[in-house]
Amino acid sequence: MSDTVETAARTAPAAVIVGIDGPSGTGKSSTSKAVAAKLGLRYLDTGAQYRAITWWMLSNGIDVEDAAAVAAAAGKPEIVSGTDPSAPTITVDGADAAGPIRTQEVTSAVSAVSAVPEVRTRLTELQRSIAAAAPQGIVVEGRDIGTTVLPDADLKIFLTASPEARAARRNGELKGKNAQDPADLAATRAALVKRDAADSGRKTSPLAKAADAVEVDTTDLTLEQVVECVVTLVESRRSAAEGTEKRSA
Ligand SMILES: Nc1ncnc2c1ncn2[C@@H]1O[C@H](COP(=O)(O)OP(=O)(O)O)[C@@H](O)[C@H]1O
Ligand SMILES: Nc1ccn([C@H]2C[C@H](O)[C@@H](COP(=O)(O)OP(=O)(O)O)O2)c(=O)n1
Repeated sequence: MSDTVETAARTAPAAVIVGIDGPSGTGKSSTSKAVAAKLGLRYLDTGAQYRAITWWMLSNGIDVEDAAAVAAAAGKPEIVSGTDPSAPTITVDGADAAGPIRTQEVTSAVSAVSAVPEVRTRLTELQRSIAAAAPQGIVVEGRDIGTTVLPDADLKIFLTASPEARAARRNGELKGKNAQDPADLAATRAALVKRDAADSGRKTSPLAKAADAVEVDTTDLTLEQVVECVVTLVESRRSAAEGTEKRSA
């Protein structure tokens, strides 16, 4: 090895893999994007991929409650995720899917589609290959990243927040001015709790906290505080790893 290569190997930070899991509205997407941007990492929204495959099923007349039909079609759509945290993208068979995957129709169907093992196997493989191809590292967010997709991640975070806080956040996003209407909030809260139960109760890689994940309750934290907390954890893992390398050199 030349001197230049040896120096580069010593000074470049090693690729860091961060997994961020948790229920809907806990701040996974906002936190993951901001942490990735601050640390120069790539960013992957695995929920967007489950939404994309769900959108394809609905667009192609597949009955999403028919697990055998969903399984048979699971390999058909080509899903491509762009991992720049400042402009993440998602396409299905070459078409931009960023808008259509956020409709109520897709949100209502996504838990059924994502419970099908063939769908999970396919997307888990895709997610692992995207993470392996990120030279500086990546922040991957979802429901089963720490438990199933990337069990060897350098840092695992499990975000939580009260259902009331999550419903208020979601309403703020979807409905603008009427965000705090009590009836609306109650309906949003009920929909969130129902989706959590479906995602936590499925047999194949349910929503769950990995045993070695750091749990962060975001109910009373600002987004900036959550981002700061995760960045600090990544940096301390990095310096601990560098210290171990130096001691063993
Ligand atoms: N700590 C926080 N405090 C207040 N609002 C937040 C916080 N974290 C995220 N949000 C807002 O809540 C909404 C949902 O956040 P998002 O990151 O999409 O959550 P998730 O990916 O877990 O569903 C967004 O509008 C986001 O700006
Ligand atoms: N790793 C993942 C990510 C998402 N899913 C499923 C379960 C979720 O209800 C849907 C949608 O995920 P998404 O992260 O977009 O959901 P929210 O932004 O929290 O509303 O996808 C999953 O099963 N496994």
